[in-house]
Amino acid sequence: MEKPKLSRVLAHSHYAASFEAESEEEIYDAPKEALVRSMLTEIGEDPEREGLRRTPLRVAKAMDFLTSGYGLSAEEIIKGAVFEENVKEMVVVRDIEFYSLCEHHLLPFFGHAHVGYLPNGKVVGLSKIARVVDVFARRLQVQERLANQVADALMEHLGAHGVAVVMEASHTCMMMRGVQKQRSSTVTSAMRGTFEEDPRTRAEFMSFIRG
Ligand SMILES: Nc1nc2c(ncn2[C@@H]2O[C@H](COP(=O)(O)OP(=O)(O)OP(=O)(O)O)[C@@H](O)[C@H]2O)c(=O)[nH]1
Ligand SMILES: [Zn+2]
Repeated sequence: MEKPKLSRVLAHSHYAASFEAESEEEIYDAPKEALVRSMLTEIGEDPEREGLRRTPLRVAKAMDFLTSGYGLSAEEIIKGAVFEENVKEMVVVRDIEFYSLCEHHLLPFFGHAHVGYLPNGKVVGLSKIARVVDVFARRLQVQERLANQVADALMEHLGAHGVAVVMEASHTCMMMRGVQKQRSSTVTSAMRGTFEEDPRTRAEFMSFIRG
């Protein structure tokens, strides 16, 4: 069948790609899409109405992205970017935004992570710290475990004297439903090595993330 004129004109544009996808019966992941279609039916919707026809495909893609951390390894991310540097002072990356899914309701919780470490002759590329947060955030989580996993991965693969992680988040399962508290936020922390053992090191980290 001849393609619509518009898609020929815009053959190489992003718009053309989405235009063509819209016009075809694209299957991305049949079992996941079938589950989403069933859910739409179960909540009383019509999965065949125009606005919902591509929703199963979109949800399947979104879920794959939101859980893509299962397919990633913090070790690989860190190990490829560690370099020797004679730095003795604390390194802190603060306000790393993250989005995760609570494992109880599959609803988002989101906020900021603050990560610090005390180098032991080696430092890591700063972006990798944010990537490690995403590796664990893009899984089904509870906030406490998320902080622990980030801290443990950095401690293990960076060989640091210590690692500190503080996460502040809002849980939509407590906002949109359930107890419906809009303004509460949850703070969790994970301290390893010197941050756990030495109150002054921990206090220095806390003063950095407050600043
Ligand atoms: N510790 C922890 N709890 C979480 C997290 N995300 C969600 N929860 C809680 O998990 C619990 C699940 O219990 P349920 O009683 O099944 O859920 P709920 O309907 O939200 O709870 P109520 O509103 O108290 O009735 C709730 O207390 C949630 O607030 C998290 O990251 N960490
Ligand atoms: Zn929840």
